[in-house]
Amino acid sequence: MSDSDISTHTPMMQQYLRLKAEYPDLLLFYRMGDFYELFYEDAERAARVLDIALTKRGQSAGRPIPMAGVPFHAAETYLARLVRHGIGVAICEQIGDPGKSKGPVERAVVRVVTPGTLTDEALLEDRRDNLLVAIQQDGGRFGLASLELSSGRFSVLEVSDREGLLSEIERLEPAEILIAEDSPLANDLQRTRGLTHRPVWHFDTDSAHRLLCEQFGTRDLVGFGCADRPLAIGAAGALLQYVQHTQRAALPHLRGLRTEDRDQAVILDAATRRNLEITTSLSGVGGPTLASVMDRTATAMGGRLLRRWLGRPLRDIETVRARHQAIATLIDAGVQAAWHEILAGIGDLERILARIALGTARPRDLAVLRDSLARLPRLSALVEPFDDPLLRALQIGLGDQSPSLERLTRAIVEQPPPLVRDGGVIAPGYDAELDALRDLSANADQFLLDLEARERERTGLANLKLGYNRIHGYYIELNRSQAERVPPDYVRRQTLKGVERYITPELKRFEDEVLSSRERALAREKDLYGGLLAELAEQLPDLQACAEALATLDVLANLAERAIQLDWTRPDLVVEPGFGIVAGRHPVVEQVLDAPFVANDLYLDDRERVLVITGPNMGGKSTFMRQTALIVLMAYAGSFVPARSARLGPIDRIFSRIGAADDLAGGRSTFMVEMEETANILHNATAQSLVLMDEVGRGTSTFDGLSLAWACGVELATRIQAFTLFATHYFELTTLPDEYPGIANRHLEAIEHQDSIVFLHRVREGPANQSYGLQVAALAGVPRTVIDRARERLRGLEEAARQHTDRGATQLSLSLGEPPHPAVEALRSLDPDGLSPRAALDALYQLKGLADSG
Ligand SMILES: Nc1ncnc2c1ncn2[C@@H]1O[C@H](COP(=O)(O)OP(=O)(O)OP(=O)(O)O)[C@@H](O)[C@H]1O
Repeated sequence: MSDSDISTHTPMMQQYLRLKAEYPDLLLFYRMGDFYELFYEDAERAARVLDIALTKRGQSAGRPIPMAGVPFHAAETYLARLVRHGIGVAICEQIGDPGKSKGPVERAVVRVVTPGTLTDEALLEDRRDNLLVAIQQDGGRFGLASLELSSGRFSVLEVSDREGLLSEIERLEPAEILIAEDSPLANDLQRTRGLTHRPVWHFDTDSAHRLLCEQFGTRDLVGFGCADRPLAIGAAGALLQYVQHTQRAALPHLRGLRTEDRDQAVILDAATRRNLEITTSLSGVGGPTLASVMDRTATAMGGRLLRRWLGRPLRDIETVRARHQAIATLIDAGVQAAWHEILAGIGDLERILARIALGTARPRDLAVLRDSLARLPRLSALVEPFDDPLLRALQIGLGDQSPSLERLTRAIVEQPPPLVRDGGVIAPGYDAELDALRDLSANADQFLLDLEARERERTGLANLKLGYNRIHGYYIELNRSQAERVPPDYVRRQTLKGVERYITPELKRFEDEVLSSRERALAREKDLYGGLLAELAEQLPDLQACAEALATLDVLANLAERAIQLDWTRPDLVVEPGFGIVAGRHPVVEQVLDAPFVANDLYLDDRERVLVITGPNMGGKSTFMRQTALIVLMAYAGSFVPARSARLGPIDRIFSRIGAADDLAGGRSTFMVEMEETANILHNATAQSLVLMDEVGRGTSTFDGLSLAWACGVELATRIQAFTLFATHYFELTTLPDEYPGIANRHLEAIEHQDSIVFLHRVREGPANQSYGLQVAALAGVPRTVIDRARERLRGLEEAARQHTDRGATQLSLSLGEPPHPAVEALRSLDPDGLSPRAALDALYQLKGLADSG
C-alpha cells in the first residue's frame, strides 16, 4: 500500500498500516487496551488458525475493517499455537503516554516471535532442537545453514542434489526455513510449515561474508572451514541477517559456525529416517521410537544431544570408538546412578546461556544456573579418576566455573520471583546502595513510632498521632482544641471535623525518601541485574563449553545405563566390509512386545551381499530388516547395540524402502512414491551401503512388479554390490541365487498347525516353502466363506500354472525380458586364459549340468 493510499485511512489505521508494512510476513499483534488486535488479512488468518471470532471495526478508507483480538493476559498461549503452526508474530505495544499524546498513542514493535527464533522457555520443547534453517540454491547445488538460536549452535553444509537437501531437512526438522523470494524451492517446500521468504540480496555471498565476519569478529571465514563454500556462506548470511532483524539485540553467543560435510556422516535419506522411526513414530505422535527407548538422559540438553547423535551417525571410526570406550569405562565403574542423581539437578544451561546472551534471562534462569554450577565440583570429582581420553577431555570442558558461581550466589536471592520488575531478586549484602534504599522502606514503621514518641514528648501532647493517607501522605494529627499549642515548625496540611493534620520538615523529608526509595530500589535492582547479565555474558565461551561437556557426559552415562538395563553390547567396528551380527534384536519392538523377542543372526560379506528374504506376512521380515539398520545406526552413533555381538564394517549410507504410504497431498500414488525411492537407491547406493528393500513392485500388476523387483535385485547384487536385505512375496525371486553370485536366500520360519499358523520369527537359510497368505488372512478375521472360496481359486491357479509349465513354456522367472540361458551366462563369465586345466574341466561339467537342467 502506498503512502497516498494509507493517507485515506483513519489516523490509527495509518499507524497500524505503517507498522504492518515492516513485517509483511508476520501477524501484527496491535495492542489496544487489554487486547492485542489483528486487522485485515491478519485477522482472517488468526481467526482461522486460532478459532477466534472475526468481527468488524468501524470503517477506514470507506470500508469496514475485519478484526480479531486476543486478550493480552492470554497472549502466550495464542503465541504458542501460532508458532506451532509455523506462523510468526510481531508484538506491538503502546509506548507513549495515552494522556499526553494527540492522535493515536505512540506504538512500536517490541518483540518478534517466529517459529525458528524462539528462545522463550515457555514456547520451546525441552528435548527437541528448535532450528532455523536458510537455504541458498545454485542450479542443482544447495547451501544450507542452520541455527539453534536458543543455544547458539550454528552450522553450514553444502549438498550436491535435491535428494540430499530433502534428507538434511528431514534430519534437522526445522521450525522455520528461509529461502530467497525468487527461489525455485518454493514449490518443493510449499507444504513445509514455517516457510519464510527473504529478499534475494540477503543471500548474496559477498555481503553475507562481511556480515558473518563482523558477527564473529574475524577477518575471514577460513577458520570455520567454509571459506570455499559460497552457497553455505550465502545461506548463513541470510540467516544471520534475519536473526538480527527479529531479535534486535546483540548476539554474543553466536561466536562462530561449524562446517559439516555430508560425507563425514552415515547418510540417511528422508524416507529412511521416517521408516526407521528414529525420533518420530510412523503411527503418530507419542508412539515408541528409537529415541524414546534410548533416552533416559537426566538433562534436556542431554536429550537433545542424543537425538543429534542419532540423526547423524559418524563415519569416523575413531570418534565413535571413543564413545564406546567411555561407555564401557562407565559401565565397569558402575557409576550411572550417582551421575544421574547429580545431573538431574542441572538445568538447561545451553538455553539459559543463550537467554543471558540475548539479555532476556529471567531471575529464575540465574537461580537455576547458580544451582547447576554448584553441582559441578561433585560431578567433576566423579569424572576425575577415569583414565579415559574422552572422559578426561569432558572433565576439562567442565572447567572451573567458581567465579560465576560465586558471583551468582552473592547476587541472587535463594528463590527469586519470576520478574525483575517486581523487585526482590538481588540478595541483601550484594550492593550497599540497594541495601540502604531497602532499609529505608523496611524501617519506616519503626522510624514513625520513634518520631511519634519524640513529638509527643516535645509538645507534651499525649494524644498526638502519626498517620498516613494516599492523597496527603504522612501527617501528625491533633485535636482542634490543641491547635494553639503546636510548635512553629508544624505546617497545616488538612483540616477535618475536630482534628487538624500537620506536616513537619523532618516528616516531609522522610516521606520523600520512603516514597522514592521503593522506586529507586527497583531501578537499582534492574541496573544491578543488567550488570550481572553483562558480566556473565563475558564468561559465555567458558560456560558454553561447560554446558556442552555436561550434555555429553549425560548422554554417555545414559547410554551406559541403557546398555546395562537393556542388555546391549559393545559393537566392534572394523575396516573390512561386511556385517556379522549374532543374536541381534530390534531395540524398539523388543520393548513393546509382551512375548519374548526372538534374536536372529545376520551375516553379510563378499560371498553373500544380498539376502532375499521370504516368509509369511507377519513372519518378522520387516522387523529383521529394520533391526539390522538400527543396530548399525546405533553403533555408528556411538551407542552399544541390542545383540550378543556385532562386528560392523564401514558404511556410507543406509537406505530403506519399506512400506511407502500414499502421498495424496503431493499428488503421488503409492507406486510412484515406491519407484522414486527405488530410483534414489539405485542411483546412490555403493558397495559400502546397507540397503533394505521391502516388497518392491508390490504396488503394480504382478508381472510388472515381479520383473522390476527381479531387475532391482540383480542391479544391487551385481553392479552396485551393496549389502542388501530384500524382502519379497514373489517366490520367483528365490531363484536369483541360482543365477547370480553374491545372493542367498533366507526365510522366516513359521509352522502350520491344523488350519492355523504359528510364527517362530526365526531367520533360516534357504527360501520359504509356501506363502501362508490365506492362513494369515483367516487369522486376521477374514470370513470363512471368503477364505474357502480363495482356497478353491488358489488350487485352480496352481493347477493352471503347472499345466502351463508342463506344456514346456519357459518358466515365469526366465521369461522376463528373455534373459540368456544360464549356461550361456556362465560361459560368458569364464576367462579361458585364467583357467587351469583342472578348473577348465570343472567348468565344462558345470556347463553341461546347467544345459541339462535348463
Ligand atoms: N524376532 C521377533 N521376535 C518376536 N516377535 C517378532 C519378531 N519379529 C517380528 N515379531 C512380531 O511379528 C510382528 C510382525 O512382524 P513384521 O511386521 O516384521 O512381519 P513381516 O514379515 O514384515 O510382515 P508383512 O509381510 O505382512 O509386512 C511384529 O509386529 C512383532 O510383533
